[in-house]
Amino acid sequence: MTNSALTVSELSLAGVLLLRDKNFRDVRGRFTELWNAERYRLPGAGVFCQDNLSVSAKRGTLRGIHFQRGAAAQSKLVRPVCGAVRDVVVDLRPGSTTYLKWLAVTLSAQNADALFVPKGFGHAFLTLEDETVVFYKVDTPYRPGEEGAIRWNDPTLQIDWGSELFARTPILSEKDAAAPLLSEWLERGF
Ligand SMILES: Cc1cn([C@H]2C[C@H](O)[C@@H](COP(=O)(O)OP(=O)(O)O[C@H]3O[C@H](C)C(=O)[C@H](O)[C@H]3O)O2)c(=O)[nH]c1=O
Repeated sequence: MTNSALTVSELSLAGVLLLRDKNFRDVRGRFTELWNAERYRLPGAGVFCQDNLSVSAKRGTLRGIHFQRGAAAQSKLVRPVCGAVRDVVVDLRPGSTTYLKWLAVTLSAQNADALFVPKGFGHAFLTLEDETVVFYKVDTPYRPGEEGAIRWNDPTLQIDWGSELFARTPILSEKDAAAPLLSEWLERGF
């Protein structure tokens, strides 16, 4: 599906969409629409009710793998507005044919990339440049008590974070560094 500039492609996990819009460039810089209710058709998205801004000073910063459970589950429209990320989603939907499968996709502000992540997925990203800024819309308000985290280097998932990480471990929050393994969640329930 295209709309003059917007292309939308479904990735290997059902419902996950990569959107590429247009950066209108001129001598001053660039202009991008971050979201457009008329042009953006996002199956599964509720009404976006919260905007988030995530600023990571250094490349190699990894946030996640986070999920929001039950009524707090969020679908997300994730967009780097500065820099670039390797974005990872993990299918945590029990009935899904791709349950516990993951995919990684590079999103860059220069390409005006965005990723639509439906409810029921774990989400994480690794920054590929210093001063990476990620803007994302969610369709359910934040409920801190209803959020869980899976360790970024979980041995079951074996996520390929790409060459950025060959050199070192990522910059993590204490919470993410100590996140449970997937096996612990499978044992006790999400
Ligand atoms: C997510 C969120 C956080 N906060 C507060 C809670 C903490 O005091 C502070 C940082 O939160 P956290 O360390 O959870 O931020 P990230 O590690 O970037 O978390 C996000 O990272 C991955 C990639 C995601 O997909 C989620 O949107 C989200 O979990 O912001 C809020 O006040 N509202 C919010 O919606």
